[in-house]
Amino acid sequence: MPALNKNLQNLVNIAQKQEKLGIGLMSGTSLDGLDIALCKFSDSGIKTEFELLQFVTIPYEEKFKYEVQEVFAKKQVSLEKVTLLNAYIGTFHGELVLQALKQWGIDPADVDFIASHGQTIYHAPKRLHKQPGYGNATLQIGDADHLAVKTGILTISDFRQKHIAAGGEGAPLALYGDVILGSKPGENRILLNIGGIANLTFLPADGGEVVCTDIGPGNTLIDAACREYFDKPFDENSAIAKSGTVNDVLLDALLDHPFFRESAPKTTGPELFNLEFVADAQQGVRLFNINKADLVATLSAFTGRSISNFIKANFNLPDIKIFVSGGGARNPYVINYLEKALPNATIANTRELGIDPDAKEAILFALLGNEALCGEPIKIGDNPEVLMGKFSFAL
Ligand SMILES: Nc1ncnc2c1ncn2[C@@H]1O[C@H](COP(=O)(O)OP(=O)(O)OP(=O)(O)O)[C@@H](O)[C@H]1O
Ligand SMILES: CC(=O)N[C@H]1[C@@H]2OC[C@@H](O2)[C@@H](O)[C@@H]1O[C@H](C)C(=O)O
Repeated sequence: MPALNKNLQNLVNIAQKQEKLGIGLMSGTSLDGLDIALCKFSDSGIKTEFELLQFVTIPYEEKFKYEVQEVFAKKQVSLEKVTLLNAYIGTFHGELVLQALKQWGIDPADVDFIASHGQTIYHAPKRLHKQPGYGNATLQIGDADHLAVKTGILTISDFRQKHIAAGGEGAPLALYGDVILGSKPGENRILLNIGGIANLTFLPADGGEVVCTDIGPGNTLIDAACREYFDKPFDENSAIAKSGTVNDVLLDALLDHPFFRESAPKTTGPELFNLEFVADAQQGVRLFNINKADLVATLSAFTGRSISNFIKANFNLPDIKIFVSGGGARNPYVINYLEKALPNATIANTRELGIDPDAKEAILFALLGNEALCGEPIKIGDNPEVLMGKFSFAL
């Protein structure tokens, strides 16, 4: 029998290790920075044991954000720019990983794998693009060969394509991590992530049907309005929202979009929820001028209301526990809104489950990387039963 080449032999050796050291990378729709989670795993699937050893978000510089925004969630962009960024982001993320490892005093040679989400630049489920003959599609850039060569570490990437190939919309992949890390028999739980887009996983007490879906905007509209009208990246501690008043007419118009009437699971992105969407809603109710602080208050209430409406309509249980993660967990306006609108629910953050709320999505990708190496496809309702991710070698 011919010997396996060095890369494949190395892959087999890593997959068979009892304990693996993996790095999860997430760069989300908020474009605030790269989340880097160093995790230790043993076993896989529902038996996974994991420990978060280190976590850091390395903020992006304005110039880089601006470059990504040029090609982000837009129907028409420069293909040259996309091509350049695809290679650039791969190498850049590799440099940020090396920087984090240096800071933590860890030798890259001791890390078994990197699991990289990449940067989503366009999410196009069929429900959104509606083009005959085309199915669900999504695009994440930041090529993993560049990451692997830069760091010398086996890199697993592009997780969303297999999900689509197997019938999904490419998101939310949180499902797999939430079931593995968040289920507790006897407890009705919701793991709610408020990132650029808000999504949740409902984990029923009786082991019944798990639901995982995007809900609507998380921080994306609030951030966009802060950038556009206040020259700020986000509404720190809800200072602007708290100084404004919610415009109920606009709020109702925003909530009137058909996306909110579609049944779950469903996915979305800033391709739909952007300032043009807000302007269209304003037009619809002939509200041509709105005080900008009132706008931020209304958009914050929109996030709170769309989440609470969804939870009330689908899981109106007396004893539900909601564990929040993502940057939105630090937005007091949105969290207070949820507390008032969902008086029957207990609202905490995922720290109570031993999961750092800022690190949750990076941990998810590390976990999916571990599954790609040594897991088995997991059956969760009608969701795609697949192992996701592609392998990139350093040599
Ligand atoms: N102190 C704070 N006050 C208000 N909002 C905050 C605060 N800290 C963070 N945020 C919000 O959280 C956002 C970052 O969230 P997060 O890092 O979860 O986004 P992401 O990873 O890009 O999201 P996604 O899940 O869509 O990929 C910021 O842009 C901001 O809107
Ligand atoms: C296409 C894409 O990048 N989607 C993200 C985005 O950010 C939140 C929400 O929209 C979610 O569907 C998804 O990310 C998380 C990590 C997920 O797949 O679970």
